[in-house]
Amino acid sequence: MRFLDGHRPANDLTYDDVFLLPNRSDVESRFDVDLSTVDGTGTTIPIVVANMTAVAGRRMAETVARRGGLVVLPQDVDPAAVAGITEWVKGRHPVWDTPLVLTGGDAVADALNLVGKRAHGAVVVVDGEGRPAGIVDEAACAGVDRFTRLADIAEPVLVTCSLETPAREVFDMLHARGAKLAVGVDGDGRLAGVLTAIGALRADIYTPALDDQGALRIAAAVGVNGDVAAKAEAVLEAGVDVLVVDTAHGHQDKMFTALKAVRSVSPSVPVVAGNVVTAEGTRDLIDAGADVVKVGVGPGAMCTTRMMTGVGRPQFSAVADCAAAARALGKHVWADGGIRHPRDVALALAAGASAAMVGSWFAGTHESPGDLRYDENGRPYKESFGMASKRAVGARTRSDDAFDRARKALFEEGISSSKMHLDPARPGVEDLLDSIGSGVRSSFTYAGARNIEEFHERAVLGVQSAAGFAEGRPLPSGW
Ligand SMILES: NC(=O)C1=CN([C@@H]2O[C@H](COP(=O)(O)OP(=O)(O)OC[C@H]3O[C@@H](n4cnc5c(N)ncnc54)[C@H](OP(=O)(O)O)[C@@H]3O)[C@@H](O)[C@H]2O)C=CC1
Ligand SMILES: Nc1nc2c(ncn2[C@@H]2O[C@H](COP(=O)(O)O)[C@@H](O)[C@H]2O)c(=O)[nH]1
Ligand SMILES: [K+]
Repeated sequence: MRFLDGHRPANDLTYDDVFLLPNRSDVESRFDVDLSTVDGTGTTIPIVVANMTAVAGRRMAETVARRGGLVVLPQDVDPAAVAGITEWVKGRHPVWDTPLVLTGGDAVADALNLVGKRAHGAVVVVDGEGRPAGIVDEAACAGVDRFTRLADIAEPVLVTCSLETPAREVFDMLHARGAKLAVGVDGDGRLAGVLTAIGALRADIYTPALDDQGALRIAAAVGVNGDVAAKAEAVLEAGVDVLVVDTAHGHQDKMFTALKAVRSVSPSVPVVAGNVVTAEGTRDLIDAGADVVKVGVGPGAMCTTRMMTGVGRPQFSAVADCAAAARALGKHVWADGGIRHPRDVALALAAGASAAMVGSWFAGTHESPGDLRYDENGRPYKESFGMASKRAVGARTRSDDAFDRARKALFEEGISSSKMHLDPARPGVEDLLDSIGSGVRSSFTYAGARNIEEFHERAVLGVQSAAGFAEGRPLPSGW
């Protein structure tokens, strides 16, 4: 990465401050770009989902790993629940989506409760043997009594096939029969998965993030307090592939003790630690055993740290400085927080990150754990909140005594409630991954890069004014 002549900045910069220049390129197609990361976490796209309660749960973990990313379960999830989620995620099919299942005797109200949980937007009705008997989508539920039995409104299944059917064949069958959903069955004809046309297309484009046994990958966070070794041991025992040691101020002694504890449990598991924003912090965490350093203090959408403390650093410069320090030691950084557009991911990679960590943006999707709500204008949204907010701290300290809880509640550095609207054109996390992936692939070909390393080497950046940034925004309703 280098700055355009004369653009070497005197002050620190964030994503909006910088732009990328096109270079002469010999990369002929955006499909010639390889987005896989080389940081040892096994991802095939440079996207990690932040360990936030409002964002990272089991549906998110399954869906994002199927597209090659990684989801970090929050430190607040207790080890028994981490084990349950991990077993469930690893039991999911790497190509076929998990169906929403009801029986013919269930009511439309049951279907409407479930249908928002998955972006494919339909419930499969099964018989007593678990064999598919029909499909009910939101359109089929419109205008009928909520007590209507699903057997009375289910549409016939138009495409049924084995899970081994190549994705492209599934796509062609759906297209030929004008069907929205293919139903995958096992050898006994029992329901085993569903696939939409876009799902089949994605199966062709993406490579799932898989462990050595061919199961989807997952990560989990541990904090720096309590018996870190015991917690780390428990989540590794549960089969978690990557461990994230996470605290607001990662450059502190408690972190070094925690990393020592984690390394005593497993010298080999990929360990991510943070957060820091300095080269010195990066080097110290790597010396203490981190493979990847998580960079970002204050850029997060739910984060009030900079307003409360004045501490932090504009994220582009933080990532660039820490990435240079990590790279000098053969290690990596994740750019954590402040990702709001596909361009931000491209800029984080240009700055030298191996992946970008996304939280709030993905809270507004079908796959985040929260309930789907509607605002006063009828727009769907999910609630999000910060992990250092009163709400999250209250939940995390539930088992402490009242006095300790009250003490900890004093240090609030996040917002407790925000509305993250679902984008009507991109309501599922996979839609957002498509959008990021296409933006970043295109960015790479503008730079003449075939992979993340080449992109970092070739990226030429300039510094822009607020007007320069504003010029780049689309103006859908004129000016
Ligand atoms: N990236 C970011 O900008 C930030 C992220 N977060 C996220 O919020 C979650 C909770 O993190 P965290 O608040 O660290 O809670 P943790 O439960 O991880 O505990 C933090 C520990 O560090 C001690 N500590 C010392 N100085 C600080 C400080 N300035 N801020 C916070 N703790 C400090 C605390 O002691 P004591 O309580 O006695 O002071 C406590 O023992 C994490 O997921 C974290 O990533 C939170 C803030 C900023
Ligand atoms: N200062 C705080 N930072 C927080 C809090 N909750 C999460 N975070 C950080 O934000 C990123 C995600 O950033 P986003 O812009 O994608 O939402 C997350 O990984 C944490 O590092 C908080 O309460 N306070
Ligand atoms: K912020």
